[in-house]
Amino acid sequence: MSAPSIHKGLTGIVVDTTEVSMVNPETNSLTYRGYPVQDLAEKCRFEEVAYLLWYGELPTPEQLAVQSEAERAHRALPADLVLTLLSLPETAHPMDTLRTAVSILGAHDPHEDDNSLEANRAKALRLFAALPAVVALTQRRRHGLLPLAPRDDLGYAENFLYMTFGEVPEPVIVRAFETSLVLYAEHSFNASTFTSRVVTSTLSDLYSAVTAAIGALKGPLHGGANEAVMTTFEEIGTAGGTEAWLAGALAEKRKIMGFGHRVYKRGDSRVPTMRRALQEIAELRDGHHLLDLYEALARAMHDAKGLHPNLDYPAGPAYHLIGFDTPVFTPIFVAARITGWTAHIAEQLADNSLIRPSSAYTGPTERMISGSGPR
Ligand SMILES: CC(=O)SCCNC(=O)CCNC(=O)[C@H](O)C(C)(C)COP(=O)(O)OP(=O)(O)OC[C@H]1O[C@@H](n2cnc3c(N)ncnc32)[C@H](O)[C@@H]1OP(=O)(O)O
Ligand SMILES: O=C([O-])CC(=O)C(=O)O
Repeated sequence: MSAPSIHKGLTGIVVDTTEVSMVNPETNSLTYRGYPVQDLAEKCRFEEVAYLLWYGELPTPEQLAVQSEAERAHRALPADLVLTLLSLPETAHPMDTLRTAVSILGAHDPHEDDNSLEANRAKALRLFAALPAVVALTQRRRHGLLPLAPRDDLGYAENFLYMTFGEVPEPVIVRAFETSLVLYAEHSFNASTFTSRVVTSTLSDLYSAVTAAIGALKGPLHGGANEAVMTTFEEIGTAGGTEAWLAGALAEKRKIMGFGHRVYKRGDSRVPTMRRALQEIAELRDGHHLLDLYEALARAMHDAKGLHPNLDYPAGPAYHLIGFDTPVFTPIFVAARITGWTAHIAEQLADNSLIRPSSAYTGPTERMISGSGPR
């Protein structure tokens, strides 16, 4: 019998089709349902992009109004959920708090196991509406502040920032934050989305799939990298220390977070747009030292390894300058990616096949237990 070929990490393996988004590393392009992500970031509110991912078309003003009304109605967290989240240890990572919140929301949903498209769209909208309140709660708790009630006179991004900081920041900041949400919303069969599809393929429920996806996103090789980028900048200190720091880190064979990508080998299609958003935030928030560090490390990485930044690289410092604590960065990614995950969950259910790959066994050959009778 010839040895099977092993596809470690499933690199390059096409496991299914998708209509949700297309990542093209040849042209460095990313489209959601056919629309270039840069155009969506420039021209659309995040709520419109969510609708596009779920329904396949941009909403009419009437469709957007109906969705916005429902989203605003579901922004507040149930009081018992707030109490449970506040009872978690203060040392809990905000991603753990978020994962727990989704799990509890599922346990409270009497329609949890209804996998119809209609029921799952309703659940997706409720999670989309509620996650900013969870992220805001975790940030405020870290500063000894109580959660704030949402405001239904504000758009999604404005309300997200209001609930976190107690005021709506300058329009430039709101727009830059919204840009990050649009860019983070969807990216084909990345590890967390694939995780959500694996869970869904067993005909489990949407909350279980999202909870598992949050676990996958937390890792530093995936969404957790946006937090790790800030840790790196803090370690380096100033742009002048970059080359010495990088030489040491590479000598220790460390992975430099925020660089490299499984699909893009010539640069991440989303980085130029997020880099511009970071620049706008930095100009308003006195962040030139971070921009200098950003450029110094990007240059040094290119020279040393030929690697380009991925989206987490500009997103990390952007969130820092907006005022979020580092452990809250990946939860923001979750709040954005809930749109893509739930679009993929619906697509998986529409044409399901249990995802169960094969493995090549390399353990001991078959053997006998020594002696006779029970051991
Ligand atoms: C939104 C997102 O999730 S984007 C990804 C966020 N993750 C990160 O930023 C973490 C840092 N990056 C990485 O670890 C990787 O680039 C990954 C996991 C993203 C992609 O990995 P893969 O496609 O498996 O590439 P792989 O790990 O095989 O790398 C190829 C080579 O480049 C090196 N390399 C890749 N990324 C990095 C990095 N960030 N720092 C240092 N070396 C790197 C690898 O060590 C490997 O070198 P080798 O051939 O000498 O062993
Ligand atoms: O596609 C990937 O592997 C990771 C990524 O950039 C994302 O999920 O946004």
